[in-house]
Amino acid sequence: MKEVIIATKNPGKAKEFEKIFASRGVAVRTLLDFPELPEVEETGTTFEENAVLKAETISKALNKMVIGDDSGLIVDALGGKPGIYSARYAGEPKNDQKNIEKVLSELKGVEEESRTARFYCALAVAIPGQETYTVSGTCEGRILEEPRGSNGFGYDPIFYVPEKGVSMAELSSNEKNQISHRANALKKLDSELDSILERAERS
Ligand SMILES: O=c1[nH]c(=O)c2ncn([C@@H]3O[C@H](COP(=O)(O)OP(=O)(O)OP(=O)(O)O)[C@@H](O)[C@H]3O)c2[nH]1
Ligand SMILES: [Mg+2]
Repeated sequence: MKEVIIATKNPGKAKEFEKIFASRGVAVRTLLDFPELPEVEETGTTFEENAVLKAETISKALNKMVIGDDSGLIVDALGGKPGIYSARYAGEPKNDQKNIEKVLSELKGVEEESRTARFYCALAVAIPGQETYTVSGTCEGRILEEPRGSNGFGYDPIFYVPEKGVSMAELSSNEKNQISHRANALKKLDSELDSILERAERS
């Protein structure tokens, strides 16, 4: 079976990549399978820079093709925050529940039409000896007043998806994987996926 390595330690992302790639007959391994690998410092100032740091650091360590994912929530009324700081918005160690509470408290009193937000996902593909390239995807929505639903991870319970009429955490994983920022970014790799996988096998 063909295989891709995703430079993530986030179990929520890992599950989504596993499902999406499984439908293409591709197995996924993540950093959860390689505990000995170095920590990647997310020192970039954009999602793209951080995705490249993750992909290239792990690609160099393994001498294999690696995909990095840097993603997060952009809330318009908060000037784009939490943005690249989404994972640890309420401080270390990362805690989804506290992050949600922080966003909700910062949006207290903000009316529905001003609660617009989007998820953003940058993916970087690093192949040994080749130039790394990136793609990105978004998913538009609105921040709810209270959490709804228990699927997904991160901010999904407070992210309302207007086209579906429910929160991201009320969607099944299959439904989320058709409309999410991550899925939309991956769709841009689709036309190249076969050639990427062939190069990965050779690398
Ligand atoms: O509700 C959500 N649904 C999503 O689909 C989603 N995608 C990203 N996020 C948020 O953004 C952070 C990423 O930060 P991030 O890219 O640095 O990843 P991470 O630190 O969790 O793991 P790693 O991939 O770096 O190992 C995550 O922790 C989440 O808070 C999401 N929230
Ligand atoms: Mg991270």
